[in-house]
Amino acid sequence: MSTGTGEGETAPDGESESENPPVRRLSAWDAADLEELAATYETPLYVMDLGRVRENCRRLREAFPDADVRYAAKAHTGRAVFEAVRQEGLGIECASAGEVERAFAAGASGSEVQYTAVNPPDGDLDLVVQRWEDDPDLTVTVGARDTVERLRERGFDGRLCVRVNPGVGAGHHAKVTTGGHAKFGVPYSEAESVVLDARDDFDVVGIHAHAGSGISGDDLSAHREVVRRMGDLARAVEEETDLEFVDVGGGFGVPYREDEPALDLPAVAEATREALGDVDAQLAVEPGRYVVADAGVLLATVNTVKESEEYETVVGIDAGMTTLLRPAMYDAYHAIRNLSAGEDRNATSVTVAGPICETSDVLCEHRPLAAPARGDVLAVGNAGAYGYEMASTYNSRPRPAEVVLDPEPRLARRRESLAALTELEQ
Ligand SMILES: Cc1ncc(COP(=O)(O)O)c(C=O)c1O
Ligand SMILES: N[C@@H](CCCC[NH3+])C(=O)O
Repeated sequence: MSTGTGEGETAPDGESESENPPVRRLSAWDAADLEELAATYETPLYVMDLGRVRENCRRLREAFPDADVRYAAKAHTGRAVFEAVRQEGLGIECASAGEVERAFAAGASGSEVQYTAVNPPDGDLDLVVQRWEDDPDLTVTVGARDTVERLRERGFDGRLCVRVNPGVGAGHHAKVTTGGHAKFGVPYSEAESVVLDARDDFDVVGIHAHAGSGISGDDLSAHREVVRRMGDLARAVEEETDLEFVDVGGGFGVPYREDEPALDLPAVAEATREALGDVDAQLAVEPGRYVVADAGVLLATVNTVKESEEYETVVGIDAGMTTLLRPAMYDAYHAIRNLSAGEDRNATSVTVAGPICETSDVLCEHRPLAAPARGDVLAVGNAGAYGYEMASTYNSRPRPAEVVLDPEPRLARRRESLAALTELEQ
């Protein structure tokens, strides 16, 4: 199956028309191929193009040739994605013991895995320490003195990285800004002492900070400041530690609107290098969204078209906030395309809403769309990152199926069954 670069391939100003352009827009997916997938596997359906995942990995490695690039697994933990990013030489950054287990299940070894603990439950630490006992190359990143203490209690004396709250945040929404909040990382003012105290009992191999998610190229000032602070910290502890890396996090944004320019990754890489300055350690980055966002689309079927004199037309579909949470949670914009509409359908301004009994179950409002009719298949763009991953079973809606293109389509995750919803009940 074509991974779709048929129509709509004209690149917006300044965008590379190379084989591996910096963004793959929804308009570039082949409508007929997607409709066929919807017919074969039914909807709602996530489609992940592994070829595009690989291209994104390559672009990252080219922009950061001497850095350690780690994939932030939380964006998409599908096994096929893990396998693709590993083949491209990326490590895997995990936010929980569950993600660590999935990384190992996908064939990763300890040297590829960074576990970033965030207020880790005991069970997470127990499991990760157990993993480390079998494979001591695994690295654990701590964001609190308590976590250091709890690791010590468990006999862990391996590779430790200290996550710092850089005091500066960035991101597409306040809810995804991680720097400057109390929750993440050791406060910058305490970071040096936490690193130096940890030296006696652990192999302190790195320092880490992550400012937030969805950094745009328009303003890199927060990113620069975070990296500059991390460079200062690295230099402050350099004499007394043997740091292998300075991890400045992920957060590289992707354009969600069809006319939004792509992030100039080489420019971000240059700004990162410049802000870091000379350090006796390798730069590390850990992007999630950038790797998988534009490799995925969500397909949904129109089941209701409600026209009225009072309100704009409401288009009801079989995917909602339980399938793709981002619009309800962050007011996030996702491009939507009516795959079934021919030239004869005029664009009309619509609200697209899901089947969930919540007012916020709306994918978009006031959106011009080729007039939808019942049975049409809609494609939602940039659904590869934090899409399936944040799906839930609220309203007893089973989670959708997922197909990967490799390049031929194959079912990667079955559609959840109604029976699965009650499986845990006693
Ligand atoms: C510690 C850490 N690393 C990496 C990421 C990945 O962020 P993104 O998907 O925006 O690249 C996140 C998410 O914000 C994070 O919390
Ligand atoms: N879930 C967020 C990204 C947050 C990443 C986790 N720190 C989003 O969809 O934009």
